[in-house]
Amino acid sequence: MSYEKELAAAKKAVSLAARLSQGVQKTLLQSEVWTKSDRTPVTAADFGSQALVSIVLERELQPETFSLVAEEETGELRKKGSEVFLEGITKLVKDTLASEESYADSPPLSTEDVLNAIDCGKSEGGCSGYHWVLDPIDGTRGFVRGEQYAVGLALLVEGKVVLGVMACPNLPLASVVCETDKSSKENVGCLFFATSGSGAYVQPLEGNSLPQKVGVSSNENLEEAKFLESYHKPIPLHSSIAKKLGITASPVRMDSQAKYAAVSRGDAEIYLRFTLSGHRETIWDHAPGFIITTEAGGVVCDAAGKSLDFSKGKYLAHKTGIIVTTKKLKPCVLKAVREAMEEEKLISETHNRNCTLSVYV
Ligand SMILES: Nc1ncnc2c1ncn2[C@@H]1O[C@H](COP(=O)(O)O)[C@@H](OP(=O)(O)O)[C@H]1O
Ligand SMILES: [Mg+2]
Ligand SMILES: [Mg+2]
Ligand SMILES: [Mg+2]
Repeated sequence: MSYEKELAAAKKAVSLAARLSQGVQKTLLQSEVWTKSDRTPVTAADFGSQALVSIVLERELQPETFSLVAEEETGELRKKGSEVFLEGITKLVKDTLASEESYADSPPLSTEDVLNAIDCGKSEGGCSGYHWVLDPIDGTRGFVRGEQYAVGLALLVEGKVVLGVMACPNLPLASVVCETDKSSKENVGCLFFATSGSGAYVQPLEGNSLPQKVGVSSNENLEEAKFLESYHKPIPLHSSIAKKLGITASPVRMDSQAKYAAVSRGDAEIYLRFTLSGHRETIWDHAPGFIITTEAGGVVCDAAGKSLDFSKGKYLAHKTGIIVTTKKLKPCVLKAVREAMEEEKLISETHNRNCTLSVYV
């Protein structure tokens, strides 16, 4: 199946959500950053983007049943005292929809409509049927700092990711790793997309340039390889793995799934994601990046080399870290991962090397 209609709707939804978020990022004040119960940040852009994508997908596809697995919830927004914040989010969604010619005659949008659109994202996903998977702002911490973030949307069919779209409004059109002037705000803004079996593509977020096919790096010389990791806490295991591989460059740290996008177009060969705590990975943090990278010729697997399983609901079922690399480098990266884990006593040497993990704290 080609998923042409779904892809067009997803690109439209994600591009509009990126437009909304760019406006918010320019004027965001620290006082407008809320903290969720898990102590992670959330902003009007996270809620607005989720409402917008939900509304656009419904309008464009008019599905009989619409299932969306998305990050944000309306609990706090429905509480007394949130009225002004909610009005602001509603205005953002309205203004962004109004900026799109094809929605010029749309019916007015109330705060309740916006809340309901966000609530559409309550689906649990699973192994049967169609489920849209959305991270309305991925890398909210980066977004708040004025740095990298992404809007990621994917479609799961019978538990498999078949389509992914990712907007990276601050990602340079050229390599993010070679970018010398990090403060440069010019020539940024990429829209990546992929459907299963048809390859991965990128186009500028603004303008009408045609999409270009992307492919992972063909470099096999690890001394020259670059590796990516999350911005927040340095993970000691990552540096042990990099050392074993003979990587000489320091890791490039950036927020969000833009890391997957960077691997998909060959900016870097490796993205490592081991966590310091028992954090459970959600499917919206990986599904768009997963299909874009695999369609670009890369691999995304756990420390045992197993591909990720998106069919088990909101969370990925894997227990160990996530490794994103090229097919050529996969065997040596996995070997280095196994050795580094054994050394740090994260894996028992007597086990059958099938990655049974002792508690990683
Ligand atoms: N302690 C933790 N360990 C690992 N991932 C975490 C985490 N706390 C939050 N996250 C997830 O990591 C995502 C950001 O990834 P990255 O570090 O690569 O930018 C967050 O997405 P959101 O920003 O959408 O909430 C969140 O889902
Ligand atoms: Mg996220
Ligand atoms: Mg998010
Ligand atoms: Mg979040």
